[in-house]
Amino acid sequence: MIEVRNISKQFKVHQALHDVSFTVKQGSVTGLIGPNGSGKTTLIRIMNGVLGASGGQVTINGLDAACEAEKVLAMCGTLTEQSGLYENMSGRDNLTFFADVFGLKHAKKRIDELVNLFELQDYQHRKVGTYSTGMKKRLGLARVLLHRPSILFLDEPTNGLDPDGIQMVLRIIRQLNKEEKMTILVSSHVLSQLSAVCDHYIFMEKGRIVEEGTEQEIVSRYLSTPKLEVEADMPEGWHTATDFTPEIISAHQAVFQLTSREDIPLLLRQLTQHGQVYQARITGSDLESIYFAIREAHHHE
Ligand SMILES: Nc1ncnc2c1ncn2[C@@H]1O[C@H](COP(=O)(O)OP(=O)(O)OP(=O)(O)O)[C@@H](O)[C@H]1O
Repeated sequence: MIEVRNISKQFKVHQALHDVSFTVKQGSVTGLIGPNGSGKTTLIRIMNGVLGASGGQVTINGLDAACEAEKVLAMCGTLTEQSGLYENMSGRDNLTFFADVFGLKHAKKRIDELVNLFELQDYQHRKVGTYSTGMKKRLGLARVLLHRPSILFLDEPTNGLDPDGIQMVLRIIRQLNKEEKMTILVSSHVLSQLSAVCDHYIFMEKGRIVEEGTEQEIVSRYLSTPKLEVEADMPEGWHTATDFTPEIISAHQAVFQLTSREDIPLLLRQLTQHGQVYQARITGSDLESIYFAIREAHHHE
């Protein structure tokens, strides 16, 4: 479990974090979302004990991240934009080197496991300098997993990856969480990817937390006036079928601007009484739309 209490961070004249508090539950996958410069990386660096805060406290599984940095680092794996890999060594030699640094027992077996997991078998003996961005990212992830951390911090883990690479990283995040019960905090700008792996979200803006919760909690907070896109066969026409005014797109497609979530079941009942409904989709309820709603709501703070 990660507990962040009233963390602030001042870089000379610039205050990067203001009174940030939240809890990440054991075994959860939490998405850290925010625009460039909102403080995500600074927060991750403070949480894993590599950067001191100006005020407040972080505890990782009950240990103070600032006072017991070494023990905290041993429990955590952190993937940042800078992979920390040696370019003129092979991928495998990098893993062997870091396994030595961690004093890892049975290093060969663990390295083989990770090389297989990240499908690096064919490249493991090539110099990292010749790797593509995706291969470096996979090797970087393998490196931070060497010591089997129980908490994983991933800063933009899919940046620069092609669709196959993105799918692989997302699959591995899910796998580590499910099979190894790893607690994972992942920052990303690509919200659709986060929604495929996260069960909880923290939205940051200018060094502050502006929203937090599960996707459903956040969506219900911001989606007060949903829009329903319906594909249906309405033999007597759209206008007479319901008490709501549709914006008709085509004979089989219409959009209803509703005034509350409670209108949704009512509208669907009326539609199904008058015709065949093939598809109904609430628009604007995806994470991407909610992100902009949150940013708009906190724009002037
Ligand atoms: N070492 C530093 N010295 C001075 N200012 C810093 C330092 N590190 C970060 N900052 C500033 O703190 C603020 C937050 O930066 P941070 O990198 O944490 O944001 P971020 O949300 O991770 O951004 P991005 O999405 O671009 O990675 C920015 O204004 C940045 O310029």
